[in-house]
Amino acid sequence: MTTSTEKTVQTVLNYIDGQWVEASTGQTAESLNPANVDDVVGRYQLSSSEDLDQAVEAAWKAQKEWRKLPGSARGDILFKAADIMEKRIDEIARTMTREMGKTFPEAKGETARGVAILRYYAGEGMRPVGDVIPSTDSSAIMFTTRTPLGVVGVITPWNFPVAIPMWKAAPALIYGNAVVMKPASEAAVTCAKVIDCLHEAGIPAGVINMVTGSGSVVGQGLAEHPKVSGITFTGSNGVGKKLGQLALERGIKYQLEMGGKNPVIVAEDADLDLAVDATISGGLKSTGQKCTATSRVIVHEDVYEEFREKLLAKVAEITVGDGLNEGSWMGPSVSENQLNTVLSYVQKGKEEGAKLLYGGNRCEKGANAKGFFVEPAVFDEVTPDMAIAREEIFGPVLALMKVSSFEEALDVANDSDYGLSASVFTTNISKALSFINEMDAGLVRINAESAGVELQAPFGGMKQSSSHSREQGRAAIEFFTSIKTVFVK
Ligand SMILES: NC(=O)C1=CN([C@@H]2O[C@H](COP(=O)(O)OP(=O)(O)OC[C@H]3O[C@@H](n4cnc5c(N)ncnc54)[C@H](OP(=O)(O)O)[C@@H]3O)[C@@H](O)[C@H]2O)C=CC1
Ligand SMILES: O=C(O)CCC(=O)C(=O)O
Repeated sequence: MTTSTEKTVQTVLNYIDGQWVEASTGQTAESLNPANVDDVVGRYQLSSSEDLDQAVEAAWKAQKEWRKLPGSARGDILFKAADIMEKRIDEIARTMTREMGKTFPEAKGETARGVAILRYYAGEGMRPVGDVIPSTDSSAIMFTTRTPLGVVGVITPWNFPVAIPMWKAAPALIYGNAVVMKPASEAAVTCAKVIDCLHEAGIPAGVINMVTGSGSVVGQGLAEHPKVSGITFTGSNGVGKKLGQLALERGIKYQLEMGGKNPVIVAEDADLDLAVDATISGGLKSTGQKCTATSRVIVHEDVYEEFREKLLAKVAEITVGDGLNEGSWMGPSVSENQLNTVLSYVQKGKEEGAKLLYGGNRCEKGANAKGFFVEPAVFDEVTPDMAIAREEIFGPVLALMKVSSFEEALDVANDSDYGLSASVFTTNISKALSFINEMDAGLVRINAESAGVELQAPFGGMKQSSSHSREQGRAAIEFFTSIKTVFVK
């Protein structure tokens, strides 16, 4: 998967038609360690539309035979890839930590999730498909079956460089599609290792391809390519909507998972210690760089002060540092751009009149000075109209908001353009039920943090968070296949 190395820097190649190949441009870019910019994790290909075209052509040809294989045979390859990924778990997780910054235990957990996703979808190859539907003609049989889309373009972000590529590619493959993957530039080296597991597992040439490079060339090119029949994307709202429009114009299927501004409600009867731990874990793990991260903390006035003090005491214990160091609880922002976004929201929060209770500064001492580290930030006196209460920050920033009733808490929680995930802390069953019924979010969690997606359950958002389709679990079949109704007489 690499060419010869200069020092220890890997050069990751494109994976096209079963071969690791250089881009036609001859150009590469560096992927830097956000914990230490002197550490070059690798180089990836800056591909052109010519490279993309080769990948799509290879996928298009390979899909014709791939779709004819029994599901169990496709599943065997995914099972093998899962075993290989499991053996390489430390290597892949280490690369992930070096490349995008999340701590090594989190990276290892995510790689294990990638293994489990592969196994789950491998099993799909043996599960029933379709329904038998009674016909009005008693001498006929009527049933539904499923047909793959063809070539699917998979465009992935940097924040889950193993899990997201796998939860998109594995169902695409098991249901008989071929894939062309465009990973985020900031996680291209990690993604290449994942593709290499499928290569080692003997996936037929052309069935999966990976082309790295700029989003506007390779990503947009995928959506525009006449031989691509579906686009699945996770990332920012701006890019997602553009891709959706392109796909709509071409009349192809698309699936967009985008941002979140996820609330946690802490009711007056909540277990406050549990709520504090879950707010910290949900909001600050992975440096807040999850679409499901908690960012709005809506607390009942009766417990507001107690909750705030407990939260501040625990946030103050957080150690920020290189995710490969054992003592680090929170790693850096993924890039200088992302760090600057976080710092600009901290500034905006102060300007808009919120009170910064803790953190929010760039870490500039010791080894952290070499990376894109920021202290976790906690704001008090946040009101629903402020930018830090409305816009996705994608960083370790918690906005505390005080309410005087559960109804008000629900109104504030729903006062958002987004609707991805939400959680509530309460010991009252009626409040929990109201929350389940009235919260406009695709994922609602009771007495649990807002992040934390299970691979066997549908995942996706409401409002501006998604294109209203669902990924993962058996729900994935809805996007990656079309229903065919069959009538036989
Ligand atoms: N919902 C989520 O899970 C995520 C949300 N975000 C949000 O997005 C913000 C920006 O992050 P960023 O990484 O820039 O997100 P982007 O949406 O720009 O990137 C996501 C993927 O889309 C690709 N891409 C970029 N531009 C285009 C385009 N014009 N057409 C097709 N594909 C394209 C990227 O490639 P390349 O990397 O080469 O640019 C990457 O593979 C974050 O601050 C956060 O708010 C980000 C990541 C995940
Ligand atoms: O919370 C999770 O595990 C998944 C989050 C996610 O899908 C994302 O951040 O893009």
